[in-house]
Amino acid sequence: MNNKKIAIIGVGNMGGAIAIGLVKSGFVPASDISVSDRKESTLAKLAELGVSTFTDNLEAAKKAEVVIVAVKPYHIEGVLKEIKGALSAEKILISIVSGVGMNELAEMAGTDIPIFRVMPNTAIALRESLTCISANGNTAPHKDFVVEMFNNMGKTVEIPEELMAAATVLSSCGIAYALRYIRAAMQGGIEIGFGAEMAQFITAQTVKGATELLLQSGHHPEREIDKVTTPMGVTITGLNEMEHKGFSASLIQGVLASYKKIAPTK
Ligand SMILES: NC(=O)C1=CN([C@@H]2O[C@H](COP(=O)(O)OP(=O)(O)OC[C@H]3O[C@@H](n4cnc5c(N)ncnc54)[C@H](OP(=O)(O)O)[C@@H]3O)[C@@H](O)[C@H]2O)C=CC1
Ligand SMILES: O=C(O)[C@@H]1CCC=N1
Repeated sequence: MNNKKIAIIGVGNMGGAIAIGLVKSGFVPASDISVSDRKESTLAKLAELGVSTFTDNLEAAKKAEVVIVAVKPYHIEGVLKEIKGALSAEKILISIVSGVGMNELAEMAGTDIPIFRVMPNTAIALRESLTCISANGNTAPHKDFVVEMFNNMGKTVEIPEELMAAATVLSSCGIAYALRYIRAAMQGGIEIGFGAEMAQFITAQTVKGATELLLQSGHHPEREIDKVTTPMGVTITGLNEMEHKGFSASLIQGVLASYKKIAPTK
């Protein structure tokens, strides 16, 4: 176990998921984790994990050597103003806030503060996140710690900050895109005979299997698709119909639209 104390400021969907994943991982004891939010009801649920809860962000940040900010982009400036007094060159600031760059964070938090931008997804609660990590110039002594922390909650990749917007789209938004595929496939499954619950189980486990086929072999998806498509068969008939209706094109355009939203100048 590590002996650094960790504070999470803002424990909604993502901050809460990180708190849950962190406790499950055992990377630090729950008693070394502080969470802060303005909603008592949110804090009450997380208190059951054994973490300390705060409505005062500064108090929570003072207790920790690692401060993770997980508020909406339009709240980050106010929060960093509040906790600035608790940050120092010896501590670590981690922002999961999408669309707020390293320079802006340094301007708000202080240029001597070691800052990491980290982009996880909500599967972090199950320790199955894909988390992208980029760091500013002051972080060298802390990088192994931060990478190890997020490796305990899934897989990590280190990326240059320029790719952070793309990482947000592919990994963080990606959870929602994948779930929409599952929902649509389920709806088809119900129309051809399954009850909703069974359709969901069959689809979700099938997607998990498809994912493992790629992760365990490193194969290109088409190589595995070729193994399923009998000439003149059922699969290719369905796949071609999906493509005629714009399946791949709509996904690619959706990814690009999300990217345009987060990186509008590109
Ligand atoms: N959701 C996702 O999948 C991902 C989100 N992100 C990023 O994570 C950040 C958080 O997103 P998400 O978790 O979805 O948002 P949520 O709104 O679910 O969570 C933010 C939490 O912070 C609270 N909060 C707001 N202001 C303060 C404050 N001043 N002090 C303390 N707590 C405060 C909010 O309370 P209240 O509800 O009252 O506003 C809420 O509980 C965003 O910047 C987003 O871009 C990154 C990757 C994935
Ligand atoms: O939708 C959003 O804007 C945020 C960024 C990544 C996931 N949720």
